[in-house]
Amino acid sequence: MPMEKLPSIDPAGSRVSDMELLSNALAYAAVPDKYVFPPEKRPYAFLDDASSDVALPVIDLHRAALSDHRHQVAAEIIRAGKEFGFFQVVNHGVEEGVVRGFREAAAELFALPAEEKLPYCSDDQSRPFRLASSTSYDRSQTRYWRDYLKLSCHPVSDELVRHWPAKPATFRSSLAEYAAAVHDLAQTLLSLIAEGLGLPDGFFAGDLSGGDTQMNVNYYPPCPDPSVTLGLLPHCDRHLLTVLSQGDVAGLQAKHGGRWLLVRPVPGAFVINFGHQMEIVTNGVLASVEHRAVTNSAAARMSVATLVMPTMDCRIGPAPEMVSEASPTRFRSFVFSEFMEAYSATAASREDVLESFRLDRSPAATA
Ligand SMILES: O=C(O)CCC(=O)C(=O)O
Ligand SMILES: [Fe+2]
Repeated sequence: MPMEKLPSIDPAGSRVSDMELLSNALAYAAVPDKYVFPPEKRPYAFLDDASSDVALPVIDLHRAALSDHRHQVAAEIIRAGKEFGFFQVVNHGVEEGVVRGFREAAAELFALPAEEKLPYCSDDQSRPFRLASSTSYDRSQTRYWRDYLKLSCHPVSDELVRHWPAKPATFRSSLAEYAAAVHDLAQTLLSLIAEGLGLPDGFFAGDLSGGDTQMNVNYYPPCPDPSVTLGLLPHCDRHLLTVLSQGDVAGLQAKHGGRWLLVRPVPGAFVINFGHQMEIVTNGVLASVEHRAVTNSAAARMSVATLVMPTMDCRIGPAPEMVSEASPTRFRSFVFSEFMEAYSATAASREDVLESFRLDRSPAATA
């Protein structure tokens, strides 16, 4: 996939606005103090650990369309899910042009002059489309080296589209097209996951995945000192499933065996990981794994995370099929909106948020 044009730092776009967006700024010669993490929080090991023999599985979904191979692909997904909580998919059916179209439109949006972005700048989390910087989850003083769009993208309605920017001109249409294609891919993956776990067909298809699909479009400009900054805090996703396009620039790291494993970009692939709801519904079999984004000094990076959500009133708890004498129920049941509140209150920390939903509090269960 050709490299999209990410915003260059434009002095004309550096007008002061209420919100400090990194994408508005002049080039930084040094990292401003408020982005410098204390030593214990720095990404001490930004490893593109070429020598590491651990690599995330890359699963070819094309074979899933052939009935003889479907079960094998489902089994590969479950194996990767159990071992890493993360995997990549290729031949996934989302056309390259659809991905490129939306990525280019989003990159153009970040590159707009500050005053054109200003109407969208907001920290009000109830807005269906907004632009912000750093994160709302970490209340510490240090800022993350990241601007982001946070938006609802599916199901698409005229009312929803009215909240999306009319500029760049391709933004609305390319987003609608991308969101629909990624929604279909997510449903395919959920159906393979149900099959691989021996759950009824269509298990995830109703309220569990029927909420408003949300999207984070994360923009990380080049950073003069990646060793003291972070693009995004270590976190687990709060919903069911994430489908991420990370483009060609590395930066996503997933926790594996107590270390941070770099998720190396594979051309055209989507990175898939599980949110907390998948962990709870599967009674801990498919865990939500902690991940973060690191920065780099050479190139801007943009990632597009599509977050498949339950409906707010969906009742969630371990599926009866996932519970047995050997695997007793590990989580209590709750309504999804309750989880959303707990997640915001605990600043996305994996253990803190799960704590109030766990029945089994033995340390082994938190491994
Ligand atoms: O930038 C990335 O690769 C990670 C994004 C992410 O984890 C998120 O948006 O939840
Ligand atoms: Fe995430």
